[in-house]
Amino acid sequence: MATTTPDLARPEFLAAPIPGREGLISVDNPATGEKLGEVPALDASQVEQIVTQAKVAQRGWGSLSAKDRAARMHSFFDAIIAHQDDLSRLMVAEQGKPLAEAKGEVAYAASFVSWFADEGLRAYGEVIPAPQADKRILVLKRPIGLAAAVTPWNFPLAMITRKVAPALAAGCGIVVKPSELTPFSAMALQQLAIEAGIPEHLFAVVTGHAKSVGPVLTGHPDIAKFSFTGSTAVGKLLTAQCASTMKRVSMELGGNAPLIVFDDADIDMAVEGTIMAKFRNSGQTCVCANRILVQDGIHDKFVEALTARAAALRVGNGLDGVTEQGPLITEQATTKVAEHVADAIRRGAKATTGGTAHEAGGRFWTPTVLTGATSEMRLAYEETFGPVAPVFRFRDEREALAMANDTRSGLAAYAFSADIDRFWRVCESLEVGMIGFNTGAFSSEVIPFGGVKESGLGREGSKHGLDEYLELRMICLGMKGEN
Ligand SMILES: NC(=O)c1ccc[n+]([C@@H]2O[C@H](COP(=O)([O-])OP(=O)(O)OC[C@H]3O[C@@H](n4cnc5c(N)ncnc54)[C@H](O)[C@@H]3O)[C@@H](O)[C@H]2O)c1
Ligand SMILES: O=C[C@H](O)CS(=O)(=O)O
Repeated sequence: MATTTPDLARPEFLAAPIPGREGLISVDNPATGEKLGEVPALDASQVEQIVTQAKVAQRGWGSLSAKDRAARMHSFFDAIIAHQDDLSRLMVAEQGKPLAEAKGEVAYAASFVSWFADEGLRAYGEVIPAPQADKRILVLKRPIGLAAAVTPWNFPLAMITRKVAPALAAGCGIVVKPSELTPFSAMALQQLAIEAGIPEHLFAVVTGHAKSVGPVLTGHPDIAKFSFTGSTAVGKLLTAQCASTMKRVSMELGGNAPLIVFDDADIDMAVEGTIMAKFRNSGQTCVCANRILVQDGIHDKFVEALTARAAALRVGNGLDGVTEQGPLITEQATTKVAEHVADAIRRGAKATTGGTAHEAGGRFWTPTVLTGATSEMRLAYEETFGPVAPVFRFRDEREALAMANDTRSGLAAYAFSADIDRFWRVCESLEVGMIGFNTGAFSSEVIPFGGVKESGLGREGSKHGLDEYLELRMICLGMKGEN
C-alpha cells in the first residue's frame, strides 16, 4: 500500500497570528462560521511561569494522601456532571458534534475522573523476597512529578480528562495545551476543577499557538512527563522534541481502522456497527472505520443496507436536538474529505449515496458510501477524518487480514462474523491495539486505550493509564544479623 510523507507544516493547526491581534486566537462555530470569541495566545515566558506555578502546586498535591486526592477528584467529577448541559452546549458550539454526542462526551470525560480517583487508591508497591538474609527489598510507586499534555479538538473534554485524571490520581500536576480550535471547553474544565477543590495552578490550561507553547512543554526540564493526543505526524515531531530532556512520553495518534464484514455476519448488526464506527462525530474520531472490507457473498446486500442507513442520517447544526451529523471542524478538513472522494471516484469508485458537499453549505458534508474502493486510493492509506465509508471487496479471510494490516497505523479494527473460531483467528492476527468484534463501539474508561505501530505509545484509561504517571523506586534495606 502506498504511504504518504507526513506534512509536518500542517498550516491549519499552526495558526499564524491574526494581523493586529497577535496576542489573541479567534475561535469560531464550525456550523455557522460565526466567531465565538477569542483566547489569549500566551508566549513562551508566560507558559514558563505557569509551569513554575504548577511545579510548586505539585509538591503539595503529591504529599497528600491518596484518599484526600480521591475525595477532591470525586468532587471534580460531581462538578462536571452538575454542568453537563452547559458543557455540552459549549462543546457543540466550538466543535460541532450533535448535542446528544456532546452530552455523551461530557459523561465519558467525567468517567475518567471518577475511575482514576479510585485507581489512585490502589497504586500498590511491592515487597520482594530478598536473595540475602540481611536485606529487605521494597518497591514504591511515586508520582513522576509535573506532566504536560497537548490535546486535539475532536473530543475537547474527554481527551483532556483521559490525561488529567490519572495525573492527579498519581499525585502529579499537569499543564495542558488544548487545540486552538476548542479552547473554551478546556478552560471551563479548569474552572470546575478549581471550584471542586483541586488546587489552583495544579491543572493549568495554556492557550496559544502550537509553535510558541509546544517547545516549552516538550523542552522544559521541570516537566517529567509529556502526553500527546493528535495526528501521527505531530506525534513524531513532539516525541523527538521530548528527547532532549528524556521525558516519559505517551502518544495517542492517528488511525486507519479496517472494518471487516464476513459472509456469515449478522447483517443488521454489521450495518449498525458500521454506522457507529464510521459516522460518530461525523467521522472525526481516531477509531473511526476508515476502510470497510466486505466479503463477496454479503457485499451487495450489505452495501444496499448501509447506503439506506447513511442516506437517512440527518445533517445540521448540532444544537437543534435532531441532528446526527454535524459540520467538519474546518474548511481545510472539508477540503481533505472532498479530495479523498474525488481521488477515489477518479480511480473508479462509485458513490451509492452522498459523494458531495451538503446542500447546507459551509463545512457540512453529505454522509457518503463509496463502492469499488481499492488500495491505490488516498482514502486507503490516509485517515479521511470525515463521513465517508469506502467499501472494499475481498474473497476470503486471508485476503481480508492482509488488506486490514496493510497500513502503518495500528489503533483500532472491527470485524463482524458469527464464527467463534474465526473470532480467535481474526483477533490474534489484526495488528492493532483495540478490536470491536460484532460491535462498532468499545470506548470507555475501563479499557486500555491505545495503539501499536505508528498509532502510539502507551495506554490511557483502565488500570494501565495510572502507571503512565508513576515511577518505580526500589529500596534495598541492609540489616544487621542478630548478635
Ligand atoms: N489515538 C487517539 O486517542 C486520538 C484521539 C483523538 C484524535 N487523534 C488523532 O488526532 C488527529 C486529529 O486531531 P488534530 O487535527 O487536532 O491533530 P493535530 O495533531 O493537528 O493537533 C493536535 C494538537 O497538537 C497541537 N499541535 C499541532 N502541531 C504542533 C506542534 N508543532 N507543536 C505542538 N503542538 C502542536 C495542536 O494545536 C493540537 O492541540 C487525527 O489524526 C486523530 O486520529 C487520536
Ligand atoms: O478520537 C479519539 C477518541 O479517543 C475517540 S473515543 O471516544 O475515545 O473512542
